[in-house]
Amino acid sequence: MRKADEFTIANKPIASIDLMEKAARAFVQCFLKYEFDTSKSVAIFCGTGNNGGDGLAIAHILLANGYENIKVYIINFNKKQSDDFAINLQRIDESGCKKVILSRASELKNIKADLIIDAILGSGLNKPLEGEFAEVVKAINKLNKRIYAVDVPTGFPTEGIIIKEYNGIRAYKTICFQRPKINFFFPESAAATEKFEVVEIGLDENFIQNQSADFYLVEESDIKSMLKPRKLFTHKGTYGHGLIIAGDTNTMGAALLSSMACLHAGAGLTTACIPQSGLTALNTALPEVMALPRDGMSKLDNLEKYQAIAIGPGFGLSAESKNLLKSLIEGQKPLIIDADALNILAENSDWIDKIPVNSILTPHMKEFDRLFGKHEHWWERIQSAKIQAQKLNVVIVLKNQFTFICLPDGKVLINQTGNPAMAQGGMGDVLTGIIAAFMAQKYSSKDAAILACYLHGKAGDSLAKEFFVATASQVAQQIPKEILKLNKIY
Ligand SMILES: NC(=O)C1=CN([C@@H]2O[C@H](COP(=O)(O)OP(=O)(O)OC[C@H]3O[C@@H](n4cnc5c(N)ncnc54)[C@H](O)[C@@H]3O)[C@@H](O)[C@H]2O)[C@@H](O)CC1
Ligand SMILES: Nc1ncnc2c1ncn2[C@@H]1O[C@H](COP(=O)(O)OP(=O)(O)O)[C@@H](O)[C@H]1O
Repeated sequence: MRKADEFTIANKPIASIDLMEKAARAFVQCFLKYEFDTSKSVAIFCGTGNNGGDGLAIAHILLANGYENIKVYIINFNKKQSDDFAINLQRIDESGCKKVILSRASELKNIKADLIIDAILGSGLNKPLEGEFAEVVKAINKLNKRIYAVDVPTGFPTEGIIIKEYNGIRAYKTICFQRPKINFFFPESAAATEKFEVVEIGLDENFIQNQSADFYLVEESDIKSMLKPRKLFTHKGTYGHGLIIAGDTNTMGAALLSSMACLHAGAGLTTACIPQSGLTALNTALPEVMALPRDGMSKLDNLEKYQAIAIGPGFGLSAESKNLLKSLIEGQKPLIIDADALNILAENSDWIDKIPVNSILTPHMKEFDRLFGKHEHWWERIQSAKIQAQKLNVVIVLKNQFTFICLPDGKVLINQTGNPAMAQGGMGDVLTGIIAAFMAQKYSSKDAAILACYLHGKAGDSLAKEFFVATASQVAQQIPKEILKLNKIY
């Protein structure tokens, strides 16, 4: 983003001070959506770099928008001022806005403000907070007021490890410029900001798009261009056959959920490979799905008739399950490997290198660590996932609030759909079934993973508008509606 700033300033008719003004306007526009009571008092804490420069510009724009009770606190510990900060400081002096210059954290006393804007340090952070900076931030957090952070909460690293002892600003909302920072997508960021919102500031989009990067956001436009319509004269054979190898005596529901999702995401045929004890449930709950009882089987025949094979949801860890997974891995047909199948792999780590290429692994954090070793930080976990996806030539779907789809070429795609209404058992089983459906419909492993994650989360988002909790079955049933919103039938 820093490069994009420089490129925009160098190649567009805009000076850096004007870009700062634009950024500040964008911040205020967003801020006013939530904080429209202009009688509230606002304390704006500004460092002396460009983040602080933004804070000063925000102060005068808020004044122009009717906020009268604004006080700017200049955190003058660095003594070094950026050029644009200096220009905005002069502007603030001319505007008559109240200003306090702090040379030490202990000078911060008797702050009376309803709202706080944090513009002390932004993306320029180059080391953890310590000394006076740490003290002042601690005092601001202690005020227990709603804090809006400009671009980045002070002390929060935009990329790299987020330390467990995070001592930066704890913002209510971060309004960040042009693109979210990668670290906002990790659960550890919850210590720094409850929410984040991205605002456009006019950086050169062509330049940003053409930059080679490791991380990419999945957008609705990507999904629209990937989805294929269902064509006239097609039939069940056109849309492939998905095999879901799942379920055990006490976890038959996982097999049903996965099969249900495969059905609803459009596979022409779905077969559930389950223990005999699940047949009545399957035939009653999902009459469209065929059954392949697997009791006593350590190997499956005629696999060529399936275009997608998913294994793992509620599968159990029995010797029979292990043998079946081993034979499938040796079969070298791409697999979708989830849940217990991942746990079996973790117990038999010498099989990992033999996973068929183009397979898709769908671990949540714990499953991932069981497979590839314990990780203290999400940043490190993502680096490992990147390496393993490349090494094994597979797609790794690392599931969370934001799911990371790690591709064999080293790229990581971030899925942004989904919400806490989906935090309920069975949700991953549904995701596996959706991936199987897209693989059955002859999408590549990469496209199947991207489409499935997006639509799974999108279904949850639509349901969350109506329900406090979205169940896994509801999500499965919502999938065809989500596809229809983005794609024509024929
Ligand atoms: N044209 C641009 O570059 C734009 C930049 N913008 C703003 O500029 C910010 C980045 O500004 P800067 O690069 O000036 O950096 P900051 O304002 O984030 O930081 C200023 C200085 O603080 C020092 N510092 C870093 N870590 C520290 C620590 N732990 N303790 C004490 N001092 C520390 C560094 O020497 C750094 O140069 C962005 O976050 C954004 O808010 C926006 O105005 C949009 C346009
Ligand atoms: N808070 C959330 N926000 C977005 N997605 C979520 C959230 N909680 C769960 N999910 C999604 O639900 C799925 C849960 O998968 P998993 O933990 O394997 O569930 P299970 O084993 O119960 O089926 C993942 O795809 C995850 O992204």
